[in-house]
Amino acid sequence: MASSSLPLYPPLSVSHPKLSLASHSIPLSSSTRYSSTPVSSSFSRLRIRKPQTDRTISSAYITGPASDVITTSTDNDPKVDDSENGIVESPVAISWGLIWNLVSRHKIRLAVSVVTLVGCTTCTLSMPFFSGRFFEVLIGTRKEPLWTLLGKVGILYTLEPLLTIAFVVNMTSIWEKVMATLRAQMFRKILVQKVEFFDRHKVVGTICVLFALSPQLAPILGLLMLTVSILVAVYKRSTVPVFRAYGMAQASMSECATETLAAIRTVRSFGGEKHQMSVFGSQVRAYQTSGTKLGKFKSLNECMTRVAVYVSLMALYCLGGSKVRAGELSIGTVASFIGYTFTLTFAVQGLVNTFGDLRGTLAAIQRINSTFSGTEIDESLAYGLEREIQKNKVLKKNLELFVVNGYEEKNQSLNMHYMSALRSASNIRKLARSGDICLEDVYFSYPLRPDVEILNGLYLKLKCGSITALVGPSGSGKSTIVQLLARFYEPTRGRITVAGEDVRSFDKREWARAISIVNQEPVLFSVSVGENIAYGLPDDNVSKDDIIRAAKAANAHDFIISLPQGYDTLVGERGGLLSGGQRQRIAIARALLKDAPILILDEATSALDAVSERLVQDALNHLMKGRTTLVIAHRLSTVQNAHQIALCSNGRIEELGTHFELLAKKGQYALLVGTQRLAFE
Ligand SMILES: Nc1ncnc2c1ncn2[C@@H]1O[C@H](COP(=O)(O)OP(=O)(O)OP(=O)(O)O)[C@@H](O)[C@H]1O
Repeated sequence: MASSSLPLYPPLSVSHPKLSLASHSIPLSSSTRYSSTPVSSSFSRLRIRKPQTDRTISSAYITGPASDVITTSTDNDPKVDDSENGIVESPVAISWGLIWNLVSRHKIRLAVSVVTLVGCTTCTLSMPFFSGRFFEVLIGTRKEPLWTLLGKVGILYTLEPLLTIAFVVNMTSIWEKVMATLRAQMFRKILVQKVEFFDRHKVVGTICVLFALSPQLAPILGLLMLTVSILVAVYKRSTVPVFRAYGMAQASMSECATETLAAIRTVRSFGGEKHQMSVFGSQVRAYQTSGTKLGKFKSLNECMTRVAVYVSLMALYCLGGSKVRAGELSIGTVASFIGYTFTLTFAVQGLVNTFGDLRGTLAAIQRINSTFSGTEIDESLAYGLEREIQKNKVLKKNLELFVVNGYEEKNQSLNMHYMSALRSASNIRKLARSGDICLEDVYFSYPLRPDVEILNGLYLKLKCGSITALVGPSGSGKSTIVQLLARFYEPTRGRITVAGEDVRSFDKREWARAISIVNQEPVLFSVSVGENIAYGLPDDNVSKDDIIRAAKAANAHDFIISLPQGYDTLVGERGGLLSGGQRQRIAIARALLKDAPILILDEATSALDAVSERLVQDALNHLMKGRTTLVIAHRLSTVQNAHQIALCSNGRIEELGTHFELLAKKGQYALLVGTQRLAFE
């Protein structure tokens, strides 16, 4: 097929712009406003999965065999997924159906591409024919007006590159659009994975692989439809494993570099440069080895092509020469054949390169699909996101990429299940403001270590509007309780309730709005101070006045206005241009703006010096007012005034009471206080 001549399909060495992770900033836009879900809800009897406990829970987010459980649904929720057992296989991340769906949206461009491809092929095929005749006219063996012939040859030589440009531009444009949507889809897919996915994978590498998907596939799309059966055969027996190994090596290398740079201070403080260099060196070597192997495969391809060309040229010279001498063929015909041989060379070369690109792309898709295979999306979260996106009839341009209308993926039908099964979200905050939070008989082990039970039938009641301090030895499970309250993980058994309602019956995104967490090391995004505070309400238009009010309440306003650009000052990567205390106060301002009824302070002041600690503690006191608060602190002196103190040990709450009650008990708490006092003295 002459259409695949070299100019049409640029060789692998031609570099295409690849999207880097850095080009994707976290959307901090505060301009989108989502209206909240109507409160009205209707009861319906749904077939959903049964909890492992014998307790009846009105939750859709429980794995196990199917059973009838009453749940509520919202009026504007779509239909129930009526699959029998609700177990749906994890769909592949990038399927051919999805790619076809995206490609087929560009019908006009595809049509133009086909026309230009046909035109281009016709030119390529005609060129040697006319060149042969031209040659005959030149040597005087053919009588034809020279200038007419020259004109025809000129037109062909001009048209061919122009049509090639039109074809490549069209196909590249289609492919880039397809890739933009695929990247967006993958990003969304990663965002809604369960937290254990992030425990398991260093995501940066995965994303790099994703963004490195070669756009060089573009020019062959026209051919793809015609040659799909050939491709399958080529794919199966080709060098896909080599490409895959190459991609994996590339991903590991970028992961190693990213990890080292992210932890550069730790590396410096331990003098770990040599060690990191050695680790990186081994990754580079692996990359180099697989690159060399890949090169060998490519060179073998090139070599085979050349051998084929030389053999056919030699055959042509011998056979053609003898035929011309015998008067059976004109010299022009032989010249045309030589022309065709070169055209064919270009074509074969183009095809080889194209197959190379295709193999690389298929391997990349396979890698992505295998990263996601067996992983579970966090359906409750995915549902909330889906509903919010669906609610907005007119999507903002950037969000359009995340919606593939008309393409029904299995996980979307799974979302439908949740759309019906989850409770109306809008009253979560109201419930959380008026009711207690209870952890009831909670058992938990981390998904990656299922045999180690961290929580062991734990009961804890956080009284509405009061402060509960959680103390206990290191590793006893305090942070794990926070992770469960935040719903990063779900209890293996037992339940967490708010005002008596199981939290699993709430949309996770809505739940996230009801809870604020301030950690020891709050993470800021590398945008301005103002935008970081506004992230408390990422989907809303936050006014500057609101931001300033929150900053003032968090004791942050004074230092912010002394920064070079005030609220517009950029805070650097992960807030690195600010001090720990300043970062902490910005995080508190962010939480104040969010105004969630439940507050969790996880060692929030433990990393600060005395002055910062006082400033931050003042801000925290302000933040805690009227909220149901859980404070985790190692230094017991900071939690003495809590309404109740819970001592966590052996995966349970072993002691509960006020500071003085627990001291009088002379149990583990009294022992801990004694130890800390001794250490202090
Ligand atoms: N993502 C995880 N996957 C597997 N195990 C984990 C994970 N996170 C924590 N653990 C384990 O769970 C146990 C409880 O950890 P947790 O962080 O809850 O303790 P903690 O009481 O907060 O400790 P500390 O006071 O030292 O912060 C530990 O043994 C820890 O190794």
